[in-house]
Amino acid sequence: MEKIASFLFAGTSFNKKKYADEITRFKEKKETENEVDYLSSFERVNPGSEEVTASKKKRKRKQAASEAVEGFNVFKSSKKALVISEENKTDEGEDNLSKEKKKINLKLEADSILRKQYNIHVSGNNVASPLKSFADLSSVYGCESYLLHNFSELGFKEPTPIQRQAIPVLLSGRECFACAPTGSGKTLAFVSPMLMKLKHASTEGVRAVILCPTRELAAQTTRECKKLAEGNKFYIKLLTKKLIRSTDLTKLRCDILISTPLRLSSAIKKRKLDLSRVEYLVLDESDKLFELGLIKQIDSVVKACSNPSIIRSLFSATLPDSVEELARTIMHDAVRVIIGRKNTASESVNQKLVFAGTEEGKLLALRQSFQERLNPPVLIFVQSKERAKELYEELKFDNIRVGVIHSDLSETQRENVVNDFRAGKTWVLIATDVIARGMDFKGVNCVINYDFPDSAAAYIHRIGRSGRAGRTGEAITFYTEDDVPFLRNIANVMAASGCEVPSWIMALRKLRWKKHRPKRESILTIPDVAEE
Ligand SMILES: Nc1ncnc2c1ncn2[C@@H]1O[C@H](COP(=O)(O)OP(=O)(O)OP(=O)(O)O)[C@@H](O)[C@H]1O
Repeated sequence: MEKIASFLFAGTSFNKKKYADEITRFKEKKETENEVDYLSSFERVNPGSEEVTASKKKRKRKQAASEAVEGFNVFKSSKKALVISEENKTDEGEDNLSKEKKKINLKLEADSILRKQYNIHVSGNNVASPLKSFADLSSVYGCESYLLHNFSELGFKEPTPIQRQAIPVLLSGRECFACAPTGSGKTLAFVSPMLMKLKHASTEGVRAVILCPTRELAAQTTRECKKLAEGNKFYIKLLTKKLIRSTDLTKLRCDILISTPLRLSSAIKKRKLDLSRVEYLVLDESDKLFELGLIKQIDSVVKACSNPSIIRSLFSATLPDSVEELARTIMHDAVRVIIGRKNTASESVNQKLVFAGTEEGKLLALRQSFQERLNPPVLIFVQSKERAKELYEELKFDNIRVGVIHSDLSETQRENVVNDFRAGKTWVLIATDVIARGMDFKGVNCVINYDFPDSAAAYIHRIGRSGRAGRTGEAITFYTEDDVPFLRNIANVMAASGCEVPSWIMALRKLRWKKHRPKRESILTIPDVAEE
């Protein structure tokens, strides 16, 4: 597949032969000085061939990250830039080179200013310029009018920060790790470049794959993809049980395939689905996909996508270092894009901690808050399907339009529950973490963590169902004595996103957090149901 040359150098005509000596000199410096690398697009190194230890890689990345965070001062103070200009002064014949360098430096400064403005941090060599507006997509990348028309129809006037940077990175043919807050438009950030690069429908088999950790998210992503592709006749398919049963997958006509890892890996194994032509692979909610339970399936999908020029990208609101390390082993020269700070909650959610004492106390507090003020739609998270069923039994007698979703429901039942909540038929949805990630319910006013989340990442994703796309939201987290040892971890997330946290909580000891799912007393107070 064709790789587009770095946007930084688009329109310049640098004579590589003529300046071979300079290139060699700068290359030598790069190896010794660890500075920002303007020239590496001339000599793309294949990182796969480097024998670098994990810790060295980490150090390198940290250095790169801090360079990016320093913004354009990095370029201003760069010794290399000084060396370049000193040498050019002494050699008149290299005037043109000097002009090119100045042009490049100006471009880099402009990029840095834009990145600072939108809190975009990047690391990697020759990262494409961020978008100033959606119009850049047509002026710089030749985007077809249907896509811009669809943005405008959907009411998207300006790209969000992750879209400003991740779209040009992917369009420039680079692999990408992207971490941006919940509700900040990551879906469009990976779907649009895919549509632009695929250009038109084809009969060549599956050309792009998007993996999502749950069926609900896969269905939602399929819908979003279709909305964005409106006007271009792409074959966009959700891999469902029905599709698997009713179709000969060896002849599947499909440009973009969206699936959960389990379904896709079994379709590869049992139904001989051919993914060898896949040009784009997106792992959405990538940290979830790299968890123990799913890693085998991810591995089989990655292996099946055997096209050597495939572009892979990882998107999530939380991206632990361990996942990055693991993912780096399969990615080539990836660019890292972080919006704001890694692993932080959305700043548009007002977060509160409420001490509920006991399980009974939680139910009382919930009922009281609904009596005082119920501002639907409200999402309530509990730690298990059993507890979801119990809370549902309690609330359904309270004259509240309530729904429940958990993994014991059939695919159709789950679909109906989600649709009812989207349509406003139910006001309150009780859920397990099955819908904690990625689900985009419009205008959820409040998320209640009835049961304390089992990790900081789970907290960030759960509360991120509110406060999306520039709206504000609220999150209330109940805690009991059992949860106190883990309070500090959540408090840190709250403080990092600008919420007030009582000082006694911040003074608690920070625990290394393994999955926190204490055995809790039953929620049920209704005797008949409790005895069933
Ligand atoms: N440029 C834009 N301007 C306004 N709204 C946008 C824009 N891009 C996307 N949106 C809207 O923002 C909402 C959130 O987008 P999306 O679901 O992609 O978020 P996300 O970053 O993937 O969140 P999560 O981490 O929870 O999965 C959606 O309703 C989407 O339609």
